[in-house]
Amino acid sequence: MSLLQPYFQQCASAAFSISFPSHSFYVSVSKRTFISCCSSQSQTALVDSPVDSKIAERDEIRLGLPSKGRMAADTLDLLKDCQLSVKQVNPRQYVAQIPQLSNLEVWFQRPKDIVRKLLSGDLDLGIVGLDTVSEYGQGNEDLIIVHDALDYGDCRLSLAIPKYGIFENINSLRELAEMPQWTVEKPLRVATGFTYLGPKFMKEHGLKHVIFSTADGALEAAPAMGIADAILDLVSSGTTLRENNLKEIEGGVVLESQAVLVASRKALIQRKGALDTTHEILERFEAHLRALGQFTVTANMRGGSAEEVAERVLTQPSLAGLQGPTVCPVFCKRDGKVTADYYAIVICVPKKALYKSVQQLRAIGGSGVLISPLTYIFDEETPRWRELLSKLGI
Ligand SMILES: Nc1ncnc2c1ncn2[C@@H]1O[C@H](COP(=O)(O)OP(=O)(O)OP(=O)(O)O)[C@@H](O)[C@H]1O
Ligand SMILES: O=P(O)(O)OC[C@H]1O[C@H](OP(=O)(O)OP(=O)(O)O)[C@H](O)[C@@H]1O
Ligand SMILES: [Mg+2]
Repeated sequence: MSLLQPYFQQCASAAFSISFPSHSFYVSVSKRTFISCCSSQSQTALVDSPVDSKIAERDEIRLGLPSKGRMAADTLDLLKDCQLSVKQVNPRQYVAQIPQLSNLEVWFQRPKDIVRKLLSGDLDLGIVGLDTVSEYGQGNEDLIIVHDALDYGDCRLSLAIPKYGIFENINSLRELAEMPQWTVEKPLRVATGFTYLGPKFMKEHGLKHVIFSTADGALEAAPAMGIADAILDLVSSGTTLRENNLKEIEGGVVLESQAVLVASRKALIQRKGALDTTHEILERFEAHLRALGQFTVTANMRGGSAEEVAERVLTQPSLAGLQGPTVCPVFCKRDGKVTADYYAIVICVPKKALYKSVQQLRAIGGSGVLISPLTYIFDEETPRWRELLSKLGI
């Protein structure tokens, strides 16, 4: 099955249709079983470890999820969309289960503690923002980003200065660095919660006279209160900066961030079952995220043969599908004889190209166009899995 690159489409009845590039057929499987069929390719979990230190002995694999804050709900939603719903008896309970992954325990923790506990060996996997991994992981080689784009928690760590006063005409990091005001005695004062990434960035960009102060929230107030000259904080819509009379500057973005799946290298290499579980989670994430924004389009088309219909379809730029159109005969009985005058074509189309695709289908004689959202796209092997194995030296 993996060789044929199946496309999965969720039907209302929780059954799934599978169509291969050369043949289409329909099977009914429960939501529970269908993904495990796809990701049953077992991986060797234990290999010779390049890591000397031993990991704590325990049987279960631990996944850290944000216990609160803006990532918490979106993380649970992602898992649910991947048929990995977290069963938490009540919201104050910090340990939970994902019934689909029997050897896995979920631990709810603050994002920064997830990173700390990955490093201390108390967690094996975690989902947090890249900003948190970068700040609290401090480049530690034990941390491996397994999936770098979970498609939520988008923000950037960015330097911001007041729009007014001595900063009125300052619009870039270079101009900020060249301001004569900053000296050894009177350095640029930056308020931030990112006390690792902040100084590292300034040093890398040659800003010499800078001093950092830490703060935990509402940093945007610091310049107006006279506590700092600039701030280094997360920005998403930019509303908080705007409302506080602050502006970002060219060259001032330290990091672009979104939610990521991160793992402890040591755990992946040494803990029994950790690599298999990671593979399954990764496959489900990839399949779900690839399918987001894609639709399955089916239509009937009159034609002499499947090849002739395929040729017509492929003259249209928006109808190529993932690998090419699936074309299959629609049989009917006429004068006691079974014939195929029509062919059904099935293609995947990105949301943006949907209407154009419908127009192109009609232009080449397509009729009865059906459109349904795609739930999963499983590829033969995910590029991120290959990448992970190579990072692990496997
Ligand atoms: N404005 C934002 N828009 C989108 N994502 C954001 C935004 N601010 C933060 N994030 C992302 O959400 C993560 C969690 O932020 P949140 O504010 O919930 O926790 P925190 O401030 O790190 O936690 P704590 O309150 O314990 O210090 C951040 O690390 C970042 O990846
Ligand atoms: O660009 P915007 O969309 O306005 O978002 C930016 C704000 O979001 C974050 O704060 P958050 O709301 O998480 O509050 P916190 O400071 O308590 O963490 C960040 O620290 C900014 O203050
Ligand atoms: Mg915050």
